[in-house]
Amino acid sequence: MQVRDCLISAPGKAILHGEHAVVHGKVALAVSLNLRTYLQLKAKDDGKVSINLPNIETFVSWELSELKQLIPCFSDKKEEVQRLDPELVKKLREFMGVNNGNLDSSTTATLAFLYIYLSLFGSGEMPSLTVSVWSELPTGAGLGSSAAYSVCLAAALLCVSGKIPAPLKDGEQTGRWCQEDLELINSWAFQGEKIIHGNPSGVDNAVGTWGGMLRFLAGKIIPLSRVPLLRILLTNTKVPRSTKVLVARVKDKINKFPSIMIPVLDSVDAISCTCEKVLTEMTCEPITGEHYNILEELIDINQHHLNVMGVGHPSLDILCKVTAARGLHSKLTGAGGGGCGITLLRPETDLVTVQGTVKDLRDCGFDCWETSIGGPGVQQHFPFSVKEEILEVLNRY
Ligand SMILES: Nc1ncnc2c1ncn2[C@@H]1O[C@H](COP(=O)(O)OP(=O)(O)OP(=O)(O)O)[C@@H](O)[C@H]1O
Ligand SMILES: C[C@@](O)(CCO)CC(=O)[O-]
Ligand SMILES: [Mg+2]
Repeated sequence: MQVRDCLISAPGKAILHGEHAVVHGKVALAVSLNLRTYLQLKAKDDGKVSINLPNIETFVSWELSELKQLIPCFSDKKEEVQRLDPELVKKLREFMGVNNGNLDSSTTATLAFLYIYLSLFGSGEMPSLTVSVWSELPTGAGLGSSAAYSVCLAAALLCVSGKIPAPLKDGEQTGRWCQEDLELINSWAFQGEKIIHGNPSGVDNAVGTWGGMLRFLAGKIIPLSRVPLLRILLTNTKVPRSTKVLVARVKDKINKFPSIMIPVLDSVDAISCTCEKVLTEMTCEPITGEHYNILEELIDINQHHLNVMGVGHPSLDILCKVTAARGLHSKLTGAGGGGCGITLLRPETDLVTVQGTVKDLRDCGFDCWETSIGGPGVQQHFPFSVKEEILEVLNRY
């Protein structure tokens, strides 16, 4: 098999409204960030398959002959995207010598790689290659690092398998795939997310694939083409958490108190819809202070709902309190339980206020920065169009 090297990236995301509720069929509004995950795939002729994941200190190499033992499990899969096969995941766990309860970063990231690699190549020729991944996103902090990783894996391995073309044209810096190819990337990335998350809604991999701002409801993705420019402060409380654990916690709560929790999910759905309506109005009529007042109130209400769902954290309470002292409104983003929060900045929020808030939050031990949103979805890069420090990390392996 002729393997061509490729360099691919996908963005992280922030959820404006609808995290957790989206897992239960409610609307979410999400937007891509200007922080990306980069994956370099290199052809090899040493009969090995290797992954280098320096963000999570994971470096693994297998002989092709070892991986071939797994072929009988994968060869009847016909390389189709389908429901994640729990039997195959179990076989992979046995192969890796890990037990079912093991949720560590390294195990889940390795499983996601092996599942996609073996599903795509298990019934034909298995290529020798090395995949190296480096991300600008904090890992496991609510900004969609797992989805950006899964989207990059899916795009790179689909390219090698020949199921989608390499879109980069001579002389271009970046290349994007057509809609049909993006859909295929998204569905394989969703399998990766299932391995990492357990029960993902698919919103994170959709943002990683298409970029921009989108409305997500029960697997249906509607890109919002006209959105106002929003200024957002991102804060990473640095409290580690696992999306898988938090999603399971919310599910348990819904099962235990359905009549209490279902109205909360419905209310979050209404918040997402109201937010979308306000954002649309802001693009077709003059933006007023009232638009921002409503966006701020929606943030406050949703943050309370997320606390009710049991995914708050004292560090997120501190974030809300510190920003409220400066007249700003915040909520957690992503799975919660620590991780990241977003703070809406108004157009008139001046530099002194922003700098003061950032300092207050850094004094709490948090990372904090103003971010730009709406970056492009998954893309292939001409190597020298990528920042030197990223190439330097990827080229170490
Ligand atoms: N750069 C990376 N390299 C390898 N694996 C990664 C990388 N980034 C994320 N992962 C995998 O994703 C896991 C983190 O996923 P998790 O869903 O818990 O957090 P997140 O995606 O950052 O947050 P959220 O889902 O709330 O947006 C890691 O434990 C690891 O398995
Ligand atoms: C918590 C959650 O709603 C968002 C995680 O970014 C999980 C999901 O939608 O898969
Ligand atoms: Mg995730």
